Amino acid sequence: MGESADPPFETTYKNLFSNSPDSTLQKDSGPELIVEESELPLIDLNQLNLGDLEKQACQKLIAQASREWGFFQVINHGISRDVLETMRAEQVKLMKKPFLDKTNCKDSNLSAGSYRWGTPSATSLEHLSWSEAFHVSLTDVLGSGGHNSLSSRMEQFATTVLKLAQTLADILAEEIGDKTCFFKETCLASTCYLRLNRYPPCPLIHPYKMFGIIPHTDSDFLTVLYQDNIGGLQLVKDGRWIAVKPNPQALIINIGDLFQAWSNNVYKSVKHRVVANARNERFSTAFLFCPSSDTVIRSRGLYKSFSFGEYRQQVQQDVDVFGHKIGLSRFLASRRTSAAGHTGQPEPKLTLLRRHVRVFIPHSLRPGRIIKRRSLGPFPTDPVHRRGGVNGRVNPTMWRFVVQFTHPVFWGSMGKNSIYDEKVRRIEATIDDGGLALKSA
Ligand SMILES: O=C(O)CCC(=O)C(=O)O
Ligand SMILES: [Fe+2]
Repeated sequence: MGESADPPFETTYKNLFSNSPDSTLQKDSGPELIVEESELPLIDLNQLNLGDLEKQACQKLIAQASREWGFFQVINHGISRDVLETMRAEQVKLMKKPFLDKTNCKDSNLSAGSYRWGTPSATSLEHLSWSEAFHVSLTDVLGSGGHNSLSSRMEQFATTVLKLAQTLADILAEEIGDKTCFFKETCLASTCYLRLNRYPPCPLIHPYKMFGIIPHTDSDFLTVLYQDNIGGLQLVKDGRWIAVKPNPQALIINIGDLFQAWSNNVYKSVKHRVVANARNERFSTAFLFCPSSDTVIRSRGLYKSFSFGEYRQQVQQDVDVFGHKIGLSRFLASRRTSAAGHTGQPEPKLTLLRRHVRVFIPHSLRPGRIIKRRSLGPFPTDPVHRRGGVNGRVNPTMWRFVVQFTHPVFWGSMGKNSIYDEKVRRIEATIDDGGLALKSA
């Protein structure tokens, strides 16, 4: 085993396997759910170098994808094939080293603790990530001067991708009316991270269907992802899991929690995951666009101001205490959010009324469970005592529902569709004096 590259998943987590009947992974969140394969929005960044009209159109597409998907792909992104491929070759070389060398960070000049694998806090198979990663602070590799080809490739990759990330962040800020130097001043090469991911083949895929990375959102402003062509990345769109079809020309961009807070929920940090592959190993390289720890993220009302350091500390504490990240909802200014008035734009003159909101349970991801999409009415609604159209065998402790704002004036702060995915027994929604309150009981 000492010479094997793969982490000892099966021996380390053997209790989880022996305690997990097949049914353990049959919950709503399991990777066996039916997913649709779909093309993410694909944006040609070459448009930014053409005339004003093309540039503006391209900026609008970037903002639209970030509002509606939280994810998009870019081509003609300015990162050369050579930079991408040499980075990947070094990553593969590093990951092929014996497991014990990786745990000791031997030969790689990386800080102790940068190598991670599995999920130490997992209490069941659905919490286990069948993957390994080097999570690298760029301070470890900057100025390495080429004495180690891994460090110099990471430095070259990161400094090039940083410019792309800054360009995208500036565009996203401008599109919500905030032309700013904030990102250039706070997100520097020295404050960003690289995650070198490897997903070993998972021979246990049947009967256990495993995650390569469990569902999560990223705790950064945005992530630039370079993946190989194996596939497995999935994200939530309108309450459904969508499988991303790899495009070898494209880099994937996704909005992280900090941008969602900074934009007051205009841009969405959406849940994503990777499903394990029984036969093929998979590699991906993620560039995490982060500010320094003391940078304060100010939202325009929906969230309290918090520093990036505080955010990370809270995430870590929640993982330690609850076994999973809770994320941005920890920092809501209040549980009661006003749909009108936090857009950073002039206060809309429209009061939120019952007819501006539609609550529904989206199409089931599990055939035979929730079978119909229909409005639950009248509002306020309580899905436990829901009306007809929904199959009674729906898991009573997991509700995934959508609050849809039918008038665009509310979309700025809440988005057209706000998706709630809660482990609750009862959901109450009330509207009064222009605000929407969702209460989980
Ligand atoms: O490997 C992928 O496709 C996604 C990786 C990811 O989500 C992450 O590193 O945060
Ligand atoms: Fe991620």
